[in-house]
Amino acid sequence: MTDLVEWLATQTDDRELAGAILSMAAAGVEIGAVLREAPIAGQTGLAGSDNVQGEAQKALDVISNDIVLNHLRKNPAISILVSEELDEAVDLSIQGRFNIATDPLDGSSNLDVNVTVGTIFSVLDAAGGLLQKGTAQLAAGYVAYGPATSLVLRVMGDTSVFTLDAGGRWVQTVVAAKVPEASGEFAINTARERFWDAATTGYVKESVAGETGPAGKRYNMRWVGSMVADIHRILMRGGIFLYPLDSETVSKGGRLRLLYEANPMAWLVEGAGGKSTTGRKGILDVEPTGIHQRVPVILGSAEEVRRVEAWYARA
Ligand SMILES: O=P(O)(O)OC[C@H]1O[C@](O)(COP(=O)(O)O)[C@@H](O)[C@@H]1O
Ligand SMILES: [Mg+2]
Ligand SMILES: [Mg+2]
Repeated sequence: MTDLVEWLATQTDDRELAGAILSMAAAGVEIGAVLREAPIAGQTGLAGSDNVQGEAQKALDVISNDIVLNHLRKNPAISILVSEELDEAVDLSIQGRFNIATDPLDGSSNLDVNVTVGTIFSVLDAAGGLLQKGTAQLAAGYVAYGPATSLVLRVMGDTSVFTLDAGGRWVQTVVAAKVPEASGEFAINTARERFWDAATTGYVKESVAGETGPAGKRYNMRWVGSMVADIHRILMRGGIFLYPLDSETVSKGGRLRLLYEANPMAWLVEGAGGKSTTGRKGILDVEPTGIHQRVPVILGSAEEVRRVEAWYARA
């Protein structure tokens, strides 16, 4: 079976780019090991919590960020790190050729209940600076810490899935992921309905109307509350994920972050034949203005994303 190192050699001749990805994969292995034993260590995942000895604990978000930082510090090819957990970008190596943007622990509100969380990352050419459109990404990926630990990766071509084996080796388990064109599942936080815009309300109403409604088919709703888990399900069996702009998030530009949540996920989903949009334009075409910029996120099965786009075109 193909492993990660062998696969990377088929995707790029640039050994330093492959090395940057391997550094993030190694950080994922270490974060996974910490998460696996976190309840034994008394790590509840809550910032400022105490362990069984009554000692103050660092939040797992901070620990995960430190692990990423340690791995990237060891790699001279990394110039700058942008992280959800760090207000400012961190300079790592002056000669570094790549910038990395990461959400070191996504879905951390799920930690206390042992539900899948993840690490998301995007790799950019350092020469282009920090604020580059998603189309400029050199590679992107995420690690999903679930029943199995999965690494989902795309350099320029297809999106592939690797599974961590008992010996710590990433084994390729999906060669070219394909998000089904059509689907009967949508993922949105419906508790926010009162804040939604007309397009979101229209799309969801049409979907829940079922076989006799305008969509002409029955839908199911799924919402893990951990983007990595929701996107992984969509990547493997289709569906659509929506965190649209709503009246409560409009002043911030949305909920999810462009550089280390929306862009890498859009890159991976599009590499698997899916689509992504803010509702008004492709996520990968959004010009970033700040490292922690937020953006509306709609992505998944192409047919469903097109239905949402049609609602935005009308609204
Ligand atoms: O609290 P809500 O509205 O369900 O939002 C859930 C979303 O927020 C996030 O948890 C944000 O990510 P972080 O956990 O990294 O802050 C996403 O993973 C998830 O899709
Ligand atoms: Mg996140
Ligand atoms: Mg996070």
